[in-house]
Amino acid sequence: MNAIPQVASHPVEASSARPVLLEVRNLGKRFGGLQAVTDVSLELRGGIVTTLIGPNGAGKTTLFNLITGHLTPSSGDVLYEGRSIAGKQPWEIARQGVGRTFQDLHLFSRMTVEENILTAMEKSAWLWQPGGRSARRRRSEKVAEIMAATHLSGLAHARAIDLAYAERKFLSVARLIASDAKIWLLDEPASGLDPRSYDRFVALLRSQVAGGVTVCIIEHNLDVVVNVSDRVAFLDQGKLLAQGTPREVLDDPRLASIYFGETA
Ligand SMILES: Nc1ncnc2c1ncn2[C@@H]1O[C@H](COP(=O)(O)OP(=O)(O)OP(=O)(O)O)[C@@H](O)[C@H]1O
Repeated sequence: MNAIPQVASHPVEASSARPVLLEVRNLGKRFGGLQAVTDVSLELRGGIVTTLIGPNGAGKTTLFNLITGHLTPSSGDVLYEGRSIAGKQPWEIARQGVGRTFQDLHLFSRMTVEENILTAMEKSAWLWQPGGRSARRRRSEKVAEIMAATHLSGLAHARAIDLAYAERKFLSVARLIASDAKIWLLDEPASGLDPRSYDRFVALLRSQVAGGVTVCIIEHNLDVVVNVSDRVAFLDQGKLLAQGTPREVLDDPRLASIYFGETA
Protein backbone atom coordinates (compact mmCIF):
# COMPACT_ATOMS: atom_id res chain seq x y z
CA MET A 1 0.00 0.00 0.00
CA ASN A 2 2.79 2.43 0.88
CA ALA A 3 4.26 1.84 -2.55
CA ILE A 4 1.19 3.39 -4.19
CA PRO A 5 1.97 7.00 -5.01
CA GLN A 6 -0.37 9.82 -4.07
CA VAL A 7 -2.93 10.18 -6.82
CA ALA A 8 -3.14 13.76 -8.02
CA SER A 9 -6.42 15.03 -9.38
CA HIS A 10 -6.17 14.80 -13.14
CA PRO A 11 -7.00 17.61 -15.56
CA VAL A 12 -9.11 15.51 -17.94
CA GLU A 13 -12.62 15.41 -16.57
CA ALA A 14 -15.63 13.46 -17.73
CA SER A 15 -13.58 11.09 -19.87
CA SER A 16 -16.68 8.88 -20.06
CA ALA A 17 -18.31 11.58 -22.19
CA ARG A 18 -15.72 11.12 -24.93
CA PRO A 19 -16.51 8.94 -27.95
CA VAL A 20 -15.36 5.33 -27.95
CA LEU A 21 -12.60 4.85 -30.53
CA LEU A 22 -11.82 1.21 -29.81
CA GLU A 23 -13.95 -1.33 -28.03
CA VAL A 24 -12.82 -4.69 -26.70
CA ARG A 25 -15.94 -6.83 -26.36
CA ASN A 26 -16.03 -10.03 -24.27
CA LEU A 27 -12.54 -10.89 -25.52
CA GLY A 28 -10.99 -14.25 -24.69
CA LYS A 29 -7.73 -15.97 -25.57
CA ARG A 30 -6.78 -19.54 -24.77
CA PHE A 31 -3.29 -20.99 -25.22
CA GLY A 32 -3.85 -24.74 -24.98
CA GLY A 33 -4.94 -25.31 -21.40
CA LEU A 34 -4.26 -21.72 -20.29
CA GLN A 35 -7.01 -19.10 -20.46
CA ALA A 36 -4.77 -16.01 -20.77
CA VAL A 37 -7.63 -13.51 -21.32
CA THR A 38 -11.17 -14.15 -20.08
CA ASP A 39 -14.24 -12.20 -21.18
CA VAL A 40 -12.55 -8.78 -21.13
CA SER A 41 -14.64 -5.78 -22.16
CA LEU A 42 -12.95 -2.40 -22.32
CA GLU A 43 -13.51 0.90 -24.09
CA LEU A 44 -10.71 3.17 -25.23
CA ARG A 45 -12.15 6.65 -25.52
CA GLY A 46 -10.87 9.34 -27.85
CA GLY A 47 -8.18 11.76 -26.71
CA ILE A 48 -7.42 10.21 -23.33
CA VAL A 49 -4.78 7.93 -21.85
CA THR A 50 -5.98 4.55 -20.59
CA THR A 51 -3.41 2.49 -18.70
CA LEU A 52 -3.46 -1.28 -18.25
CA ILE A 53 -1.97 -2.43 -14.98
CA GLY A 54 -1.81 -5.76 -13.21
CA PRO A 55 0.64 -8.34 -11.93
CA ASN A 56 3.00 -10.30 -14.19
CA GLY A 57 1.09 -12.72 -16.39
CA ALA A 58 -2.20 -10.79 -16.02
CA GLY A 59 -2.76 -10.80 -19.78
CA LYS A 60 -1.86 -7.19 -20.64
CA THR A 61 0.48 -7.99 -23.53
CA THR A 62 -1.87 -10.68 -24.81
CA LEU A 63 -4.65 -8.07 -24.86
CA PHE A 64 -2.43 -5.74 -26.93
CA ASN A 65 -1.60 -8.62 -29.28
CA LEU A 66 -5.31 -9.39 -29.73
CA ILE A 67 -6.09 -5.75 -30.53
CA THR A 68 -3.24 -5.36 -33.03
CA GLY A 69 -3.81 -8.66 -34.85
CA HIS A 70 -0.64 -10.34 -33.60
CA LEU A 71 -2.95 -12.93 -31.99
CA THR A 72 -6.41 -14.11 -33.04
CA PRO A 73 -9.08 -14.06 -30.30
CA SER A 74 -10.56 -17.37 -29.14
CA SER A 75 -13.80 -15.50 -28.42
CA GLY A 76 -15.20 -11.99 -28.44
CA ASP A 77 -14.54 -9.07 -30.74
CA VAL A 78 -12.48 -5.89 -31.16
CA LEU A 79 -14.22 -2.92 -32.75
CA TYR A 80 -12.28 0.04 -34.08
CA GLU A 81 -14.39 3.04 -35.04
CA GLY A 82 -17.40 0.71 -34.76
CA ARG A 83 -16.08 -1.98 -37.15
CA SER A 84 -14.72 -5.38 -36.23
CA ILE A 85 -10.94 -5.72 -36.66
CA ALA A 86 -10.60 -9.03 -34.77
CA GLY A 87 -8.65 -11.58 -36.79
CA LYS A 88 -7.36 -9.07 -39.35
CA GLN A 89 -3.66 -8.99 -40.19
CA PRO A 90 -1.43 -6.67 -38.11
CA TRP A 91 -0.54 -4.58 -41.17
CA GLU A 92 -4.24 -4.05 -42.00
CA ILE A 93 -4.99 -2.95 -38.45
CA ALA A 94 -1.94 -0.67 -38.38
CA ARG A 95 -2.94 0.89 -41.68
CA GLN A 96 -6.42 1.63 -40.33
CA GLY A 97 -4.85 3.77 -37.61
CA VAL A 98 -4.00 1.49 -34.67
CA GLY A 99 -0.30 2.05 -33.96
CA ARG A 100 1.88 0.22 -31.51
CA THR A 101 5.30 0.22 -29.88
CA PHE A 102 7.01 -2.88 -28.56
CA GLN A 103 9.30 -3.43 -25.60
CA ASP A 104 12.09 -4.29 -28.04
CA LEU A 105 11.12 -1.24 -30.16
CA HIS A 106 11.06 -2.96 -33.61
CA LEU A 107 13.23 -0.40 -35.39
CA PHE A 108 15.14 -0.88 -38.62
CA SER A 109 18.46 -0.94 -36.82
CA ARG A 110 20.72 -0.35 -39.82
CA MET A 111 18.59 2.44 -41.26
CA THR A 112 19.03 6.05 -40.25
CA VAL A 113 16.64 7.97 -38.03
CA GLU A 114 15.27 9.77 -41.08
CA GLU A 115 14.76 6.50 -42.99
CA ASN A 116 13.06 4.89 -39.99
CA ILE A 117 10.60 7.77 -39.86
CA LEU A 118 10.05 7.81 -43.64
CA THR A 119 9.26 4.11 -43.74
CA ALA A 120 6.50 4.69 -41.19
CA MET A 121 4.86 7.36 -43.36
CA GLU A 122 2.25 6.77 -46.02
CA LYS A 123 3.07 4.02 -48.48
CA SER A 124 3.92 6.49 -51.22
CA ALA A 125 6.85 7.62 -49.08
CA TRP A 126 8.54 4.26 -49.28
CA LEU A 127 11.90 3.76 -50.88
CA TRP A 128 11.19 5.03 -54.39
CA GLN A 129 9.81 8.32 -53.05
CA PRO A 130 7.46 9.23 -55.90
CA GLY A 131 5.33 12.32 -56.07
CA GLY A 132 7.66 14.97 -57.42
CA ARG A 133 9.59 17.76 -55.76
CA SER A 134 6.76 19.32 -53.77
CA ALA A 135 5.74 15.97 -52.26
CA ARG A 136 9.36 15.29 -51.35
CA ARG A 137 9.63 18.72 -49.73
CA ARG A 138 6.44 18.14 -47.72
CA ARG A 139 7.74 14.80 -46.56
CA SER A 140 11.10 16.14 -45.50
CA GLU A 141 9.39 19.03 -43.66
CA LYS A 142 7.20 16.55 -41.85
CA VAL A 143 10.20 14.38 -40.93
CA ALA A 144 12.01 17.49 -39.62
CA GLU A 145 8.96 18.44 -37.51
CA ILE A 146 8.71 14.93 -36.10
CA MET A 147 12.42 14.84 -35.28
CA ALA A 148 12.10 18.20 -33.51
CA ALA A 149 9.10 17.00 -31.48
CA THR A 150 10.92 13.82 -30.47
CA HIS A 151 14.28 15.47 -29.71
CA LEU A 152 15.99 13.70 -32.57
CA SER A 153 16.98 16.75 -34.61
CA GLY A 154 20.66 16.48 -35.41
CA LEU A 155 20.49 12.70 -35.50
CA ALA A 156 18.77 12.42 -38.91
CA HIS A 157 21.66 10.49 -40.42
CA ALA A 158 22.55 8.40 -37.37
CA ARG A 159 21.69 4.71 -37.66
CA ALA A 160 19.12 3.43 -35.18
CA ILE A 161 21.60 0.86 -33.91
CA ASP A 162 24.02 3.66 -32.90
CA LEU A 163 21.47 5.63 -30.85
CA ALA A 164 21.28 5.70 -27.05
CA TYR A 165 18.41 3.73 -25.55
CA ALA A 166 16.24 6.80 -24.85
CA GLU A 167 16.82 8.05 -28.40
CA ARG A 168 15.69 4.69 -29.78
CA LYS A 169 12.55 4.89 -27.64
CA PHE A 170 11.84 8.36 -28.98
CA LEU A 171 12.42 7.06 -32.51
CA SER A 172 9.76 4.39 -31.96
CA VAL A 173 7.34 7.17 -30.94
CA ALA A 174 8.50 9.29 -33.92
CA ARG A 175 7.47 6.40 -36.20
CA LEU A 176 4.02 6.36 -34.60
CA ILE A 177 3.63 10.09 -35.20
CA ALA A 178 4.77 9.60 -38.81
CA SER A 179 2.20 6.85 -39.33
CA ASP A 180 -0.64 9.23 -38.35
CA ALA A 181 -2.03 6.48 -36.10
CA LYS A 182 -5.15 7.65 -34.28
CA ILE A 183 -4.61 5.29 -31.40
CA TRP A 184 -1.29 4.40 -29.83
CA LEU A 185 -0.71 1.22 -27.85
CA LEU A 186 2.51 1.67 -25.89
CA ASP A 187 4.19 -1.19 -24.05
CA GLU A 188 6.05 0.25 -21.04
CA PRO A 189 7.09 3.39 -22.92
CA ALA A 190 8.81 5.02 -19.96
CA SER A 191 10.85 2.06 -18.75
CA GLY A 192 14.59 2.62 -18.79
CA LEU A 193 14.35 6.36 -19.43
CA ASP A 194 16.63 8.71 -17.50
CA PRO A 195 14.78 11.52 -15.63
CA ARG A 196 15.29 14.14 -18.37
CA SER A 197 14.11 11.77 -21.09
CA TYR A 198 11.18 10.73 -18.92
CA ASP A 199 10.07 14.36 -18.51
CA ARG A 200 10.43 14.85 -22.25
CA PHE A 201 8.40 11.70 -22.89
CA VAL A 202 5.55 12.82 -20.61
CA ALA A 203 5.50 16.27 -22.26
CA LEU A 204 5.47 14.66 -25.73
CA LEU A 205 2.67 12.29 -24.75
CA ARG A 206 0.60 15.13 -23.31
CA SER A 207 1.03 17.28 -26.39
CA GLN A 208 0.06 14.39 -28.69
CA VAL A 209 -3.00 13.57 -26.57
CA ALA A 210 -3.96 17.25 -26.53
CA GLY A 211 -3.72 17.07 -30.33
CA GLY A 212 -6.28 14.26 -30.36
CA VAL A 213 -4.27 11.04 -30.19
CA THR A 214 -5.84 8.26 -28.11
CA VAL A 215 -3.39 6.27 -26.01
CA CYS A 216 -3.39 2.94 -24.20
CA ILE A 217 -0.32 2.08 -22.13
CA ILE A 218 0.90 -1.03 -20.38
CA GLU A 219 2.77 0.17 -17.34
CA HIS A 220 4.26 -1.33 -14.18
CA ASN A 221 5.64 1.85 -12.66
CA LEU A 222 2.81 3.34 -10.58
CA ASP A 223 4.41 6.80 -10.58
CA VAL A 224 4.11 6.76 -14.36
CA VAL A 225 0.54 5.43 -14.10
CA VAL A 226 -0.44 8.33 -11.85
CA ASN A 227 1.43 10.86 -13.96
CA VAL A 228 -0.02 10.05 -17.37
CA SER A 229 -3.35 8.20 -16.99
CA ASP A 230 -6.90 9.47 -17.30
CA ARG A 231 -8.33 5.97 -16.90
CA VAL A 232 -6.84 2.82 -15.41
CA ALA A 233 -7.89 -0.78 -16.11
CA PHE A 234 -6.73 -3.48 -13.71
CA LEU A 235 -6.20 -7.01 -15.04
CA ASP A 236 -5.42 -10.11 -13.00
CA GLN A 237 -5.17 -13.69 -14.29
CA GLY A 238 -6.72 -12.64 -17.58
CA LYS A 239 -9.75 -10.95 -16.05
CA LEU A 240 -10.58 -7.27 -15.91
CA LEU A 241 -11.11 -6.70 -12.19
CA ALA A 242 -11.69 -2.95 -12.18
CA GLN A 243 -11.53 0.18 -14.25
CA GLY A 244 -11.92 3.81 -13.38
CA THR A 245 -9.94 6.92 -12.61
CA PRO A 246 -6.41 6.39 -11.25
CA ARG A 247 -7.77 7.32 -7.80
CA GLU A 248 -10.60 4.81 -7.93
CA VAL A 249 -8.34 1.95 -8.99
CA LEU A 250 -5.10 2.65 -7.14
CA ASP A 251 -6.79 3.52 -3.86
CA ASP A 252 -8.65 0.19 -3.78
CA PRO A 253 -6.94 -1.91 -1.04
CA ARG A 254 -8.13 -5.19 -2.55
CA LEU A 255 -6.42 -4.38 -5.87
CA ALA A 256 -3.31 -3.17 -4.07
CA SER A 257 -2.97 -6.47 -2.25
CA ILE A 258 -3.32 -8.38 -5.54
CA TYR A 259 -0.84 -6.09 -7.25
CA PHE A 260 1.79 -6.42 -4.56
CA GLY A 261 1.10 -10.13 -4.01
CA GLU A 262 0.01 -9.69 -0.42
CA THR A 263 -2.53 -11.98 1.16
CA ALA A 264 -5.77 -10.11 1.69
N1 LIG B 1 2.16 -17.26 -27.06
C1 LIG B 1 1.85 -17.77 -25.86
N2 LIG B 1 1.71 -19.09 -25.67
C2 LIG B 1 1.39 -19.61 -24.48
N3 LIG B 1 1.16 -18.86 -23.37
C3 LIG B 1 1.28 -17.54 -23.49
C4 LIG B 1 1.63 -16.91 -24.72
N4 LIG B 1 1.67 -15.57 -24.54
C5 LIG B 1 1.36 -15.37 -23.23
N5 LIG B 1 1.14 -16.53 -22.62
C6 LIG B 1 0.74 -16.71 -21.23
O1 LIG B 1 -0.43 -15.94 -21.04
C7 LIG B 1 -0.44 -15.33 -19.75
C8 LIG B 1 -0.55 -13.83 -19.89
O2 LIG B 1 0.68 -13.36 -20.41
P1 LIG B 1 0.93 -11.84 -20.79
O3 LIG B 1 2.30 -11.74 -21.38
O4 LIG B 1 -0.20 -11.35 -21.63
O5 LIG B 1 0.86 -11.13 -19.36
P2 LIG B 1 1.31 -9.66 -18.96
O6 LIG B 1 0.24 -9.11 -18.10
O7 LIG B 1 1.68 -8.88 -20.17
O8 LIG B 1 2.61 -9.97 -18.10
P3 LIG B 1 3.94 -9.08 -17.87
O9 LIG B 1 3.52 -7.90 -17.07
O10 LIG B 1 4.83 -10.01 -17.09
O11 LIG B 1 4.48 -8.74 -19.23
C9 LIG B 1 0.85 -15.78 -19.07
O12 LIG B 1 0.56 -16.89 -18.25
C10 LIG B 1 1.74 -16.15 -20.22
O13 LIG B 1 2.69 -17.14 -19.84
